[in-house]
Formats: sequence, structure tokens, C-alpha cells
Amino acid sequence: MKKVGIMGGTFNPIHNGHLFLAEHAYDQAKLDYILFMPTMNPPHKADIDVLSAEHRLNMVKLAIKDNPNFVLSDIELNRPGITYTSDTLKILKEKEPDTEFYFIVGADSLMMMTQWKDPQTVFNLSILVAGGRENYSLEQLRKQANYLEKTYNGKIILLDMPYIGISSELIRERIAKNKSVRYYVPDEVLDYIKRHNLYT
Ligand SMILES: Nc1ncnc2c1ncn2[C@@H]1O[C@H](COP(=O)(O)OP(=O)(O)OP(=O)(O)O)[C@@H](O)[C@H]1O
Ligand SMILES: O=C(O)c1ccc[n+]([C@@H]2O[C@H](COP(=O)([O-])O)[C@@H](O)[C@H]2O)c1
Repeated sequence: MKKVGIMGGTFNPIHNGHLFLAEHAYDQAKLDYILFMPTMNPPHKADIDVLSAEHRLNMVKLAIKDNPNFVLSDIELNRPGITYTSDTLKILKEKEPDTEFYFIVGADSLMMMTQWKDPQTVFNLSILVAGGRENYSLEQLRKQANYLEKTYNGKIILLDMPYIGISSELIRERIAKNKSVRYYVPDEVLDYIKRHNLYT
């Protein structure tokens, strides 16, 4: 059975923490490849002024272009309205019923999952792969993973990986303060941000 990862995110902008998480998921869940899937109208971020989908998409393309295991998916960008993961998984599963999907998240997303739309469908149609993030202890993650597995009869793989203290918010703040974000994002993403004068 084909095993396909989904790395969903607002990617405002994509950064090395996302790539690091995806690489560990690829390796530890033994995935065939990973779809990088930028959201159009991210749930829970509707009130935040998010950069245009075009810029976010272009930066994702640049960040993953050298890795043949990372593939861009624009299916959430082509859907109007708020894009919920349960709906996306239904579409993907209908197209490829024999593929096993692995939805990749960081700790903050895992902690919020009971508030997602229709988490039961997410667990029915995918295996969750979760990586740690600073501010969340392994103990907290294990507890949440156990709770979700029991409540939704789901499966969660907790990744063994070092925590990377990078967030898109931190990058936006640093750029606004004229601080370097070199090595926070791939060099080509950095060039793109500078060329288009983003987040200043
Ligand atoms: N440094 C990181 N380590 C592990 N997971 C991460 C990291 N950064 C982001 N993620 C995960 O990647 C997914 C997409 O994240 P998103 O695009 O919202 O980035 P973010 O850095 O959390 O953004 P923001 O700071 O704007 O909230 C989420 O599931 C998030 O938990
Ligand atoms: O479906 C939901 O209700 C839902 C709620 C919050 C987040 N998500 C998904 O989780 C991924 C990470 O979200 P975010 O907001 O941290 O970028 C992204 O693919 C979102 O579409 C999904």
C-alpha cells in the first residue's frame, strides 16, 4: 500500500522547522513521499492578516524543490472558503482509496485537535504523525496522543526528534525588527522574502 504524508500549514512563511518535521516523518513513518499543502483560509487563523496565497505557495515551492520526496499540493488553495482537513482527506481518499495517508503536525496542532472540525473523520482517514515543539513536554504529548487514540480509535505516531525553536511568527517578528533570519529559512526563501520586501 502506498504511504503518503501530508504536511499541511499556513506556511507564512515556510521555515526549517517545517522541513525538519517533515523529514523526520518521512524517515520514521517510512513514507513514499510527502505532500506539502498550503492552506488558503486556515481554520483558527481567520482573524490574522495572512500573506497572499501566491507568495506562500512560491516560498513552499522554493523550499522543497531540491527534495524529490517533497511534493507540492495546491488542492486547498483551489477550494473556496475555510479549508478543513477532514474535507481535504475525504477528497484525497476518494481519489486514491488504496493509499494510506499520514497527516503530519507539530505539538501545538496536536494539542488543539479536539477543536478541529470532525476529528473523527481525520482519524478514520489518516494516521497522525506528530513532532515535538518547544513549550510542550514529551509527557504532555504522550498524554494527549493517548487521549486522542482512545477517543477517536485512531493511530498516532510520536516522532523522536530534537525540538526546533523556529515559528513563522518568530520569523515575521525578526524581519519586522530588521534582524537576520538566515538559517531559519532555506536560502532561496530568504532571497524571495528580500526580493519581495515581505514582512517588513
Ligand atoms: N518548529 C516546528 N517544530 C515542529 N512542528 C512545527 C514547527 N513549526 C511549525 N510546525 C508545525 O507545522 C504545521 C504548520 O505550521 P504553521 O504553518 O502554522 O507554522 P507556525 O510556525 O506554527 O506558524 P505561526 O508561528 O504563524 O503560528 C503545524 O502543525 C505546526 O505545529
Ligand atoms: O480541519 C480543521 O478544523 C483544522 C483546524 C486547524 C488546523 N488544521 C490544519 O492543520 C494544519 C496546520 O495548521 P496551522 O493553522 O497551524 O497552519 C493545516 O493543514 C490546517 O488546515 C485543520
